[in-house]
Amino acid sequence: MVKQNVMVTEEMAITAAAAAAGKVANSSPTHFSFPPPRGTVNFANFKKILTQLELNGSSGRINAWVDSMKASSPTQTRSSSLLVSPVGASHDDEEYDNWMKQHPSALEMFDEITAASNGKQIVMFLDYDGTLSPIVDDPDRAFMSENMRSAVREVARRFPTAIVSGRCRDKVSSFVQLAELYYAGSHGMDIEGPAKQPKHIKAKAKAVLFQPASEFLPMIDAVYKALVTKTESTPGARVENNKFCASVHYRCVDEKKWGALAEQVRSVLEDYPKLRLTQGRKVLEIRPTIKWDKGKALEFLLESLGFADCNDVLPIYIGDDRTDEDAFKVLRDRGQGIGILVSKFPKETSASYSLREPAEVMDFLHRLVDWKCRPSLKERARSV
Ligand SMILES: O=P(O)(O)OC[C@H]1O[C@H](O[C@H]2O[C@H](CO)[C@@H](O)[C@H](O)[C@H]2O)[C@H](O)[C@@H](O)[C@@H]1O
Repeated sequence: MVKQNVMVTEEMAITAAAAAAGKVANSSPTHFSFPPPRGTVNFANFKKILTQLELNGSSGRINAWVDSMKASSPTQTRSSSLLVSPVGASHDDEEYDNWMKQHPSALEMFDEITAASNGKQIVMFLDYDGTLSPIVDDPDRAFMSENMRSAVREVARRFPTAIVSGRCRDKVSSFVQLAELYYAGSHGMDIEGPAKQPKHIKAKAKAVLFQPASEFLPMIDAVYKALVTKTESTPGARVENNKFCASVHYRCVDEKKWGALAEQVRSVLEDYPKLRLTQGRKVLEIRPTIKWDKGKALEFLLESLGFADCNDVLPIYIGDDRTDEDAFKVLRDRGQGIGILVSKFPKETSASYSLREPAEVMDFLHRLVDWKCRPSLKERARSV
């Protein structure tokens, strides 16, 4: 486990905001765990602490939101403090080294990972933004490179492969453009099997189209419209309709305006008690309160592929943000599979390994393909 004291936790952020607002520290505390259960910031709890903070004026409420938004954008909050000191190793280098010991590079540990797959079918799960495509300001221009596409195509030729994304399924599949993949859009709430079934998919795999939140469609549409109208006055704010969920982006919003934006989102969500809020990379995600997330999608897909309660499968999940933690946690709880977090910065995570950026994800995919194509020792002995 990563030492709690080296992380900016949401609880610390909110406590700090409460302190900043003059809230008495030893009044009965509202407990926020981090990461929040299932990668979620419980909106009801949030509202509770915000109401407490409101007693001390709006600055406390604004600080709480803004600190939470910063805490969920660690690249933004930590990048400057992680700059290498010109006079030698800094405290942050040490922190990073410690974190890397606990979450070693999946490239360096490649042999260990492939050894774990001995006799097992690897199933690949890939997040999209920040994993297959680099993070950019404009969500509509988060294209993956042709080289990355070809790496994913080669992987999918050899292993069942799914893309699991917060984006709506149509959008992410139009970015990836590979018909042989499973796609789980809207954080797993919209799952469809491959249009073109690859040969290696087990005969007992089921045809898939699964949408557990379909009754929420009109509500998401309504909240999306309300959010667009409400946030119009915040320069740089952008609302994305992801079909079964909505995203409010603040990457291009001046940090001084984050509080105002948070207040706008909060006021809209007050009318939607059946929706909850989670956070990603400079994005507030609004989604149904149903117990469904990327972890459940992973389990569902394994079952659809005919691997329910099987020991002969090794799921590998690669992802970069908080919503991917639900999937890492499922793998950890099953004691089966490999979670790989894409991050250049120490983050609290249930993943076992790390990769620094999409370029390293591509290297990892290439190595997996090379390893799979390499003749086994037995085959080599036979050919001599
Ligand atoms: O689950 P993912 O595939 O990682 O999707 C999560 C969100 O990704 C997108 O937003 C993120 O990437 C954008 C483009 O690089 C960036 O501008 C934004 O700041 C990031 O949060 C996507 O636009 C969202 O809808 C997804 O929910």
